[in-house]
Amino acid sequence: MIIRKLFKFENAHIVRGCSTVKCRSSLHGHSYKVELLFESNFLDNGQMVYDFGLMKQNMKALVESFDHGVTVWSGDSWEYLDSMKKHSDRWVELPVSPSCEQFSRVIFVMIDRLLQLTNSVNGEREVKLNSVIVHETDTGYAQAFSYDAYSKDMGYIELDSIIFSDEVKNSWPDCELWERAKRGDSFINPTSV
Ligand SMILES: Nc1nc2c(c(=O)[nH]1)N=C([C@H](O)[C@H](O)COP(=O)(O)OP(=O)(O)OP(=O)(O)O)CN2
Repeated sequence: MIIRKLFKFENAHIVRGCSTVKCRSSLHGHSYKVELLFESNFLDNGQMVYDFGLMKQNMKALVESFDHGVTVWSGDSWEYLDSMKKHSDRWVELPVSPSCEQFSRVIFVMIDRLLQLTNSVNGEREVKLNSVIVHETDTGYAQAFSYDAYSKDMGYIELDSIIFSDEVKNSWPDCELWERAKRGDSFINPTSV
């Protein structure tokens, strides 16, 4: 069975090198919708694959890192990177350009990492991240599966190369969240949310 949970954020970007002129040459924003799809052949003590409420803890915090901020590609010019970081408190730097394809891959890698490190306490079994869908507009979206997220051909995404500004980190329930995930610390789901 597959379940999906929708999150939303507002974010600004430029996507260098794409065919659409306004997209590659002007800073612009989108109201993103992100769907996290989880799958399992089993149900937990609440007869659910994975309680939606549990997704609104660390997973939601990580996805909402992008809210009201700018996402930059580390391969962009230093002048652009510098000015974005100077004029926006909330920014995320990625090792890949922020197309909706790459957003879906990056979010897959982040959420998959959290899921792998999270100990469930309510009978959840063999829950896997099936895919991540990122809607950039009402009419265009990308869906990343595991083989896309970890594809070297699409640009390998090192955890260390996803960098959040201090303002973003301070908006998490635990400002060390991503450091802990990168280190491989365990997370324990709360018994009640
Ligand atoms: N495959 C992709 N194509 C485009 C992406 C992308 O991430 N992946 N991104 C863009 C731009 O960011 C652009 O702002 C969105 O383009 P588009 O879908 O054409 O947006 P519109 O609002 O103009 O679309 P409508 O057709 O009016 O709904 C470009 N391409």
